This record gives sequence, structure tokens and C-alpha cells, in this order.
Amino acid sequence: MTRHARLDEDARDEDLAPLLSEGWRMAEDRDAIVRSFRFADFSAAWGFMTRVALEAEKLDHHPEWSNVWNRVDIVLSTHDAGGLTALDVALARRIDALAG
Ligand SMILES: C[C@H](O)[C@H](O)[C@H]1CNC2=NC(N)=NC(=O)C2=N1
Repeated sequence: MTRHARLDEDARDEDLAPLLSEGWRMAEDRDAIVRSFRFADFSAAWGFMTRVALEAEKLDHHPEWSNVWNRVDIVLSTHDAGGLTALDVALARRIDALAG
């Protein structure tokens, strides 16, 4: 697939900033965004992860994540690029839409 370049300053202002004001935050130690989601129970959390997994496959872009009962912690970054790209923005938007 197309190689994506790290987000430049304009893209960070236009595309990343809205995500950062709506619940995502920058990782402390690397060029990545992180967000925690909470659900009613494990079943709801796992259903969410299943829907995110299908979107990730469509994008061929995958989250780093962990799940503890009703909580799902997600980190997005593009490994091939060594930081944030448009793929992370696209996946974050789809994740937010699925989280409702
Ligand atoms: C071959 C395949 O396209 C790559 O390994 C994809 C798969 N999913 C990926 N996901 C993420 N987050 N970063 C990547 O660089 C990446 N690369």
C-alpha cells in the first residue's frame, strides 16, 4: 500500500487538533495518540474491539491496544513511518464513530 509520510505542521493543526480536543491525547514518550474507552461491561467492550478490528483490516492499519474488562486503551501510530500519519487520523475517526 501507499507509504504515508509523518503529519506535517499544517495537518497537525487541521486534522490532529480536533481529535486532541475530543478525547485523544498525545502519548508522552513518542509520536502517537492515545485514548481510553469505557463500556457497560466486557461484552460491550469486546463488541467494540471486534468492530474496530474490521475497520482496521479495511484500512490495513492496526491499533496497539489492551482491554481490561470494560476498558479499552488504544494507541495509534504508524510503525512504518515512525510516528503519526493520515492513517492514524483516519482510524481514530472511525474508532470515535464506532464508540458512539
Ligand atoms: C504490510 C502492512 O501493510 C503493514 O505491516 C501495516 C499493517 N498495519 C499497520 N499498523 C500500524 N499501526 N502501523 C503500520 O505501520 C502498519 N503497517
